[in-house]
Amino acid sequence: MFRLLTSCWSRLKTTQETRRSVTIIMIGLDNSGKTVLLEVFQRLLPSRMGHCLKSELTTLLLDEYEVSIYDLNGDKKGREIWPNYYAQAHGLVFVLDSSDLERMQEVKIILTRLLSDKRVAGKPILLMANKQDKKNALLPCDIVEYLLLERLVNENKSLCRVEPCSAINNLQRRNHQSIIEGLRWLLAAIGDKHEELCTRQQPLTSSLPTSKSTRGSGARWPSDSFTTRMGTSKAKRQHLGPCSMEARPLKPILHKEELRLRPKKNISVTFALDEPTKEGECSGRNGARNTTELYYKPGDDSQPPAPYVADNHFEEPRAKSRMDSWDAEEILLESSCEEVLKSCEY
Ligand SMILES: Nc1nc2c(ncn2[C@@H]2O[C@H](COP(=O)(O)OP(=O)(O)OP(=O)(O)O)[C@@H](O)[C@H]2O)c(=O)[nH]1
Ligand SMILES: [Mg+2]
Repeated sequence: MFRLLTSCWSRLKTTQETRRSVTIIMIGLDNSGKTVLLEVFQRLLPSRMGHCLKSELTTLLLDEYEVSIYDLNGDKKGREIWPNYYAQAHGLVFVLDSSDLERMQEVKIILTRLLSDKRVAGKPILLMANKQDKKNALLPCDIVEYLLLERLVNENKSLCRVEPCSAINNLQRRNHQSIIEGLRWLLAAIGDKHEELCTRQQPLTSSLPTSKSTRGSGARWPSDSFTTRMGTSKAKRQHLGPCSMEARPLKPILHKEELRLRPKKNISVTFALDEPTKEGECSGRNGARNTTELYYKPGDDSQPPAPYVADNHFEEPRAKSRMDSWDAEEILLESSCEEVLKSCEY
């Protein structure tokens, strides 16, 4: 018995010692649901207790990662201090209210500015398409199209995944698994280039309120030793695709087989480095999945409209908004990222 306990304790200790420390910033417009989403993560995952005075900082444990998450306010004043955190972050969670069509243009401007910031470019980003429980919520593939995400992530060489979710539903039902998948993807993407991301990492700028805790400061990362010791599993690499940031295009991949019939389903869209495809195959990231993953073609009118499907993750039946009907937004869809930035007053 004593031996068993000792062995459990030493295994626990080893796990704790080999955990990779990762910093993530959670941003997005005000009212998008960041704080509720973080609450879901907190309920689901064990947290690292610490004497931390920074109310916006939470440290959670997931797989082999110790994840420090900054929940930053999304109002105008809050947005002014986002850049102070960019250099410290290994990756980003950008939360958007998928049902707030009026603010989608604001999201586009902010996201364009964000991804082109040199402290952010190249870092993995998880877009949580929140509030999918609402009737008029846009599907991930429509969000990809509207935000010109394919071009944006290619220009800035950031791996990206759009994950549909409803933080409120998850909070109430304690049905969290799908919501954690996105976070897992982000951590795997960060883990794959942890060393490079740690090299770019810098402590928070001094203009921010200070904390007695060292948690969240740039000095605490024992990055190199972890990187060389741990590496990323083969399965994760296959999931993410080869992650060196060469000038190869990132392609959005829709998961799940039945998409061929229902391409506009409420599921995640992942951008990964595209691999050359063999004739007759869809674009995918590893050989085994090439035949089942679909290459999502924005603006492909031959695809059937999005029907409501009974096995949808979310509760209410709804007629989904289609980008085709947004005639007034045509100009925005056509405009390049530079043009979007020029019109940006943020
Ligand atoms: N219907 C619905 N409402 C949600 C969901 N997630 C959050 N909300 C609601 O949206 C509102 C804003 O949520 P918050 O989490 O405070 O938003 P926030 O992004 O943290 O906002 P700031 O801190 O001001 O930047 C609250 O009234 C939430 O209850 C969701 O998935 N569905
Ligand atoms: Mg908040």
